[in-house]
Amino acid sequence: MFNVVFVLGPPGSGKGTICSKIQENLGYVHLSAGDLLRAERERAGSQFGALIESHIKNGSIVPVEITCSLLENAMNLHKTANGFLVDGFPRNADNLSGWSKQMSGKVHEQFVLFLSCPVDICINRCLNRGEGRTDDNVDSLKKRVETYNNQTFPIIEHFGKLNMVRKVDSERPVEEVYEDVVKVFEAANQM
Ligand SMILES: Nc1ncnc2c1ncn2[C@@H]1O[C@H](COP(=O)(O)OP(=O)(O)O)[C@@H](O)[C@H]1O
Ligand SMILES: Nc1ccn([C@@H]2O[C@H](COP(=O)(O)OP(=O)(O)O)[C@@H](O)[C@H]2O)c(=O)n1
Ligand SMILES: [Mg+2]
Repeated sequence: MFNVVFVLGPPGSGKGTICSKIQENLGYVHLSAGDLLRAERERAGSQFGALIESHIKNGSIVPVEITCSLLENAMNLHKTANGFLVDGFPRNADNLSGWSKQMSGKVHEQFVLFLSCPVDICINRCLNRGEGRTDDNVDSLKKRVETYNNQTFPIIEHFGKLNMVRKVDSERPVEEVYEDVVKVFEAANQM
């Protein structure tokens, strides 16, 4: 049974940044749904490249069958990991139901790390991210924020009702955010 921590928050809230620090220090393997989708988009012979790019540009969510299979394949490459940081997933109801269907019995969901940060700050971070992403522009960001508000935040609320959400204010400097995140992991792994 794989331990899984879902990492959610608006685009630019620092999910990738924090996950790479947890991976470095706590033995969890970082799996970014967005990174996996971008790699699949670039993979020679993929049937999904054009579909993925159109969702990414529009800030909409790729059908779960694609994303969940990429996540499961990646987990199976790291069978000895302490756990997995599933970054940027589940982002909507389709993601959540597809995951439950495909993964129940194979994973233990520990908690949801919710990185909370005001949207205007998040947008500025994305515009200055400097990774040359096709969706780090004002038009795509507007749509991504809408998707976050309308589809992803309700998923966080759903987990909130199950007492699974650990919220950390990620408006602060990375080191301060990370310090609180480590406390969350320590508390969870003592249980
Ligand atoms: N706490 C922070 N304070 C300032 N900048 C940050 C912070 N966390 C991340 N960033 C920067 O903001 C941008 C988006 O961060 P990233 O980790 O890619 O977020 P996400 O994966 O949630 O979109 C990156 O350029 C990153 O260096
Ligand atoms: N579960 C997911 C995660 C990302 N994606 C797509 O990939 C894009 C980029 O996701 P990301 O997680 O890399 O973006 P950030 O929140 O890290 O900025 C999203 O806007 C979606 O179009 C998806 O369709 N389904
Ligand atoms: Mg990211």
